[in-house]
Amino acid sequence: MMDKSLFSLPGIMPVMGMLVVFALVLSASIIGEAVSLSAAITTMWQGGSLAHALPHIALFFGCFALQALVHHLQDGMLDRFANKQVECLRGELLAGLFRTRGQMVRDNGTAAVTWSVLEGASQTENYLRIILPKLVGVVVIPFVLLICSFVLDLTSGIILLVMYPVIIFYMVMLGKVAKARAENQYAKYTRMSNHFVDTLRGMDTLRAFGRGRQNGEQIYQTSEDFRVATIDTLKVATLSSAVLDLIATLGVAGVAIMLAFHLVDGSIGLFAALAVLVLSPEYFKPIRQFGSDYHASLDGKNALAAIVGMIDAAKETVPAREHAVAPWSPYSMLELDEVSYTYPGADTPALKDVYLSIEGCQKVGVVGVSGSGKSTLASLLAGFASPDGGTITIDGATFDADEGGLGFSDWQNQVAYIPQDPYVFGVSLRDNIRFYAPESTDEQVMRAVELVGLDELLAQLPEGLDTVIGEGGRALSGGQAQRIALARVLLDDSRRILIFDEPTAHLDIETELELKSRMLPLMEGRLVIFATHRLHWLADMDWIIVMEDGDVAEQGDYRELLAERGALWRLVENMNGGAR
Ligand SMILES: Nc1ncnc2c1ncn2[C@@H]1O[C@H](COP(=O)(O)OP(=O)(O)OP(=O)(O)O)[C@@H](O)[C@H]1O
Repeated sequence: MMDKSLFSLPGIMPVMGMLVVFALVLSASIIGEAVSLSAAITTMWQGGSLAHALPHIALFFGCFALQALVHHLQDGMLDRFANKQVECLRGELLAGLFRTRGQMVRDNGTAAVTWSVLEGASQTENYLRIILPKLVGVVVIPFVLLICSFVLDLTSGIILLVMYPVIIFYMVMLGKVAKARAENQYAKYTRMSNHFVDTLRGMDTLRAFGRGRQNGEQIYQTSEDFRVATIDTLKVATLSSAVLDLIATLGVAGVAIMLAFHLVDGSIGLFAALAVLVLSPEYFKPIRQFGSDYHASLDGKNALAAIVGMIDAAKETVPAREHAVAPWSPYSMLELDEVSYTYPGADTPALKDVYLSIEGCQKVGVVGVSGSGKSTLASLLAGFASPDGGTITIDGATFDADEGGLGFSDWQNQVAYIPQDPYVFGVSLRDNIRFYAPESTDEQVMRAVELVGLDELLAQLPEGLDTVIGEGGRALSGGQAQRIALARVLLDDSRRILIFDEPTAHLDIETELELKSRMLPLMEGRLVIFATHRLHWLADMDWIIVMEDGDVAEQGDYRELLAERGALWRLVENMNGGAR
């Protein structure tokens, strides 16, 4: 029932301290209300005038106003605290997302991470706001009211004392069941949302292969599972509230009956009896509220646990250390020694014992059959993934698995990564091109547009550089997206390392050759890693790496390798001599 992750939140202890003070003031005002109301009624019952009862009535309204004031101050404090916590959690989650270079998404699913950042964080905010005052109130208020009841009437005090553990026992029992149901509901929700996002992504493929209907049935099934899990959770929540209400009502009824007996035999006065009677429901109120709010905010509790779990996992997987490497120059040296990498959950390594040594500014072509490890090598060199074993050395500085490989900003700020499908943001053409260099002027953007051959597209756009492209805007072809990626590289001259991962895989040969003539000049004076299936690029490369089954089968000059009739020659032969 008690959420331990709450106590790991920064700044929680002063807030809890203030909540204890608020709860004590609330307890005092509840007692004030009960005593003043009983005194007013007793005064008038004993024949006193309204004027005699007026001070008591005034005290009653004073206590009432004090409670409203305490609630107002408490809500303000909790709003600020919850808001700040959630902003921090969001920030840490996003920082972890970027630091883990997508590992968080691979481990938890796109939808789960997106949900946590947006909806989950809001639910957590709500949870903190609701549950913290209840957590304190459930301990402090009944305790103070119980002491007061004992002072007023011993028997009533004993009844109230005995009923409390009974309620707690049922709450813990039902809470355990509710927690299991809510966790199951959250797991079903995560599954449903991840499945839905995957379906949206693969919609074209599913339709092309006629699997749309079958997938629709799967979506129905996952939604149905979520519905059943939600109903299960609600059943327990309703049952729990009913049980709590029943026990609390029995407790108040027991007190009322005993008070009636004592009033009849004269062992208690009207004032004390009335005061205890007013206090009894107030005694059970915090635990009843805690019970109902606990169920209402269980989704927030799960969201907090999920967010904290993701943040902790990100901290564990990524060392915080940053490294300094000099900007890449003609004298720089990159070496990989026995580098290996296995994807999470995979049985066999995608890279094993890779050895490489690359010096200065040269064009390195990486070839191999599908699945040989080209993309994995490219993403390791871009710093998106960290090796599991071996060492990467840049100019004598070593970056091994414990240090997160090349995932540090000094390196990544030098790298431009151009994948098969460069991401086109749903913003203007200008901002898309200025991705690496947001300060660029319109003249610089226009020069890049001409150099990469985007002028034809620009002429068709109604609002020129201001036209929104990509998602939500004008859709682009694969070739146009590649040109935007190249224009980005052109604008940021400081990125001296270009990593291409099969950039022309989706293009027709005419577009590819046209782009090739624009890409080759860009590659001069830079370190270029060019992973490709298209062998006609190799003659333009200075160094060739041939990957086979996650390992470097051979490396060297293109023509020399062909003459040796080794791995490259076999690859070319298998591809019907396409490169020759
Ligand atoms: N996300 C992943 N999870 C698990 N295994 C993966 C993942 N991505 C790639 N692999 C596996 O790692 C190995 C190397 O894959 P990689 O994509 O690096 O090869 P590739 O040579 O680039 O292939 P292609 O030319 O088809 O893109 C393959 O066996 C592949 O199945």
